[in-house]
Amino acid sequence: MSGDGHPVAASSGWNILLIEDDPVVARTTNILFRLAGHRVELAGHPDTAFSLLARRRYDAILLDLNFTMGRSDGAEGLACLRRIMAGDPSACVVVITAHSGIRIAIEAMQAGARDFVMKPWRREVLLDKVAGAVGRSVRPAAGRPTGNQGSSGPVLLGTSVQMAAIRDLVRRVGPTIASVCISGRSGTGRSLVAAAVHAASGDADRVPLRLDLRSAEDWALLDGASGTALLRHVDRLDAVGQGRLFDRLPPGLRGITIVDDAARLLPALRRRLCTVEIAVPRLIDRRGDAVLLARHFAAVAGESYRRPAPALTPAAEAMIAATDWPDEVRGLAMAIERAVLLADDGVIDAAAIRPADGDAPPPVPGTPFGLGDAERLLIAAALKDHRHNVSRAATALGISRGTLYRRMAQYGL
Ligand SMILES: Nc1ncnc2c1ncn2[C@@H]1O[C@H](COP(=O)(O)OP(=O)(O)OP(=O)(O)O)[C@@H](O)[C@H]1O
Repeated sequence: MSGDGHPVAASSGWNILLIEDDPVVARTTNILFRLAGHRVELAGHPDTAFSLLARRRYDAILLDLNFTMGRSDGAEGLACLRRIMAGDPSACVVVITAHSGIRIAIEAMQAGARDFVMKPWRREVLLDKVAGAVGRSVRPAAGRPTGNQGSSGPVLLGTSVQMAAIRDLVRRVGPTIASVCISGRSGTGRSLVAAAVHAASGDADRVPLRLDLRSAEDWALLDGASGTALLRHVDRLDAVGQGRLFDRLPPGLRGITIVDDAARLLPALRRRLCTVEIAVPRLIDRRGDAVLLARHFAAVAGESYRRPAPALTPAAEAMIAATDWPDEVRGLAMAIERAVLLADDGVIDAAAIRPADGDAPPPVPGTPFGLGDAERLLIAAALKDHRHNVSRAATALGISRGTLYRRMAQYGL
């Protein structure tokens, strides 16, 4: 027994994710579960929670329903809950309600929460509820299409409307047998979306056939294939090759196809492979996602290299948001990983992650956020970071003091 009279869990304990913005509630809950032999990781905001959920699985998720000061309608928590359940129908979520009341708790149960607990709680009530929820079998949330109900797929991070629309499409078409074509530039996350579609399907337990249509050996695997095939580089085939592929695709095979441009497919092949097309936008066109992904990649790299993840300075975040990343999300991930390795003062500044000039793609015509805006933002953030010490801001930006003064005059800073 633990000091507080509760049975101590088996030495393995549970891995619990606590999504709670109130530091006092977080601390007491953490202590309560640790004393009972469990491990608790804290996320003070849903964005941090999804970064953690992208990295590991939890036996239970304790979710507060309000994150913004003064809000008590539970809408933020319910949105977070729906996103967790859409990504992993087997997730064991217990919601914490305070002012939100019973109506919101019932809504949370309908959205897939296994139980709810009202603040202020008694310690034994909270422990019992979580124990009961962990022990209960998975029950699909109301209105969920049938598909894979048992395991989680990869987490598609991003709060942009475009990423929310992609997650919604994955949730809708993943569990069906429709062929899905995922288009976009290399590095935008197409393979991750493809994996999420497959993970949401009834075929998720089987490893899909992976075919690179540039390889002659891979063509042979098409004969008699069944289940799901992940097809790559179909749009690099010429018209003859595409015609051959159309003829060789077994009728029952579900295709999840990754292309740079679906318009390059012959109409008949496009009808066969693109019942639904999911277009993954460029990172520069998804405002807000880049910074969130950068924080996630910093946490991932921190874990890989066993060091605390350095924080990104405001100037670094402004630069990340305004940069047209060579190689898209992959390019950003690599830049952050490098910066984590080289950071020695616990922070990542703009200078540490700027793509080398040779790597930077040409400006995108019609970018709603012009390069001038980006530069102004970057300079303003660097000045703020360095308390208007021009020499230090110039060093951080990698330009001379003279250049910085000229730019400050130009932008009225
Ligand atoms: N929304 C996202 N959330 C989390 N990680 C992401 C996201 N998008 C991309 N990534 C990560 O970025 C990297 C590149 O993504 P991915 O491999 O899916 O790109 P791709 O478009 O398939 O590129 P390629 O076709 O060149 O392989 C991967 O490590 C992936 O996990």
